[in-house]
Amino acid sequence: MERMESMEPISVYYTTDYPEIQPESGYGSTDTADNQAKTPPAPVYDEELVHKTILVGDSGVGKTSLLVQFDQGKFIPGSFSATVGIGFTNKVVTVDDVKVKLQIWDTAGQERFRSVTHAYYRDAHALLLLYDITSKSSFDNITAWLTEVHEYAQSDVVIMLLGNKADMSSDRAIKRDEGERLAREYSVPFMETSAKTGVNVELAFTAVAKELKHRSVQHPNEPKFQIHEYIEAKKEKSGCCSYF
Ligand SMILES: Nc1nc2c(ncn2[C@@H]2O[C@H](COP(=O)(O)OP(=O)(O)OP(=O)(O)O)[C@@H](O)[C@H]2O)c(=O)[nH]1
Repeated sequence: MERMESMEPISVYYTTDYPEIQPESGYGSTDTADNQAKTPPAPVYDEELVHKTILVGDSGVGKTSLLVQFDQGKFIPGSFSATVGIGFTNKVVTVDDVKVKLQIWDTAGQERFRSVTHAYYRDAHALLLLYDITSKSSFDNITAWLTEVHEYAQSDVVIMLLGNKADMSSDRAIKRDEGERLAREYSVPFMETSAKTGVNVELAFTAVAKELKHRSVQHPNEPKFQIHEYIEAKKEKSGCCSYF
């Protein structure tokens, strides 16, 4: 993991401090003083680690909106011009009583910026790959995005597939089970999100933070964190309609 000082944000709306979010209840340790006395101490997590997380996907799928919803808890319809190049936002997510620093990079989906964004894949610890549930082409392009990711990113990068704009169920072009199937094919976790309503937005980042934290302190004898199961247990099923 690297420290963040070496990189400069290009876009001006990004924050540079680390506002802290408290995840939904249920993440905290349930250890009592008694339990702690009986079990060996867990490996210590280094809270100074910075985990680079990159948002990728076609132009217009909602990468900037998702990040703004996570960072500021709001959605401003049609307010963002297409991202130019790349920029980052820092967030601290508290999981299992430790503070996990995410440095979240928002990339431009447009083809002409592709060579810029490729350069950032190599240092990524996690990649959130987005499509828009109302856009078949953005879904069809996921395979191409995954090919690029496998070409340029580290082999152990954490990948998550997100079907965004889940609030727009009446314009849905991709059924949820198509997203699930694709995710299974590539063995990556999946959920539908809405940058507009906030559905599953915090969960997506919290699950990534939890996975990265667990990997950092993984004891060889300990069971691995099961990100798929965690997401299945926590995610909200969006929308209502039979087209799912
Ligand atoms: N209804 C709805 N609209 C969304 C959602 N997310 C984004 N949008 C809209 O979709 C459009 C594109 O969103 P952006 O966040 O700019 O998309 P982007 O992926 O960052 O685009 P690039 O910067 O070009 O790569 C904007 O008009 C957003 O308001 C969502 O979850 N629901």
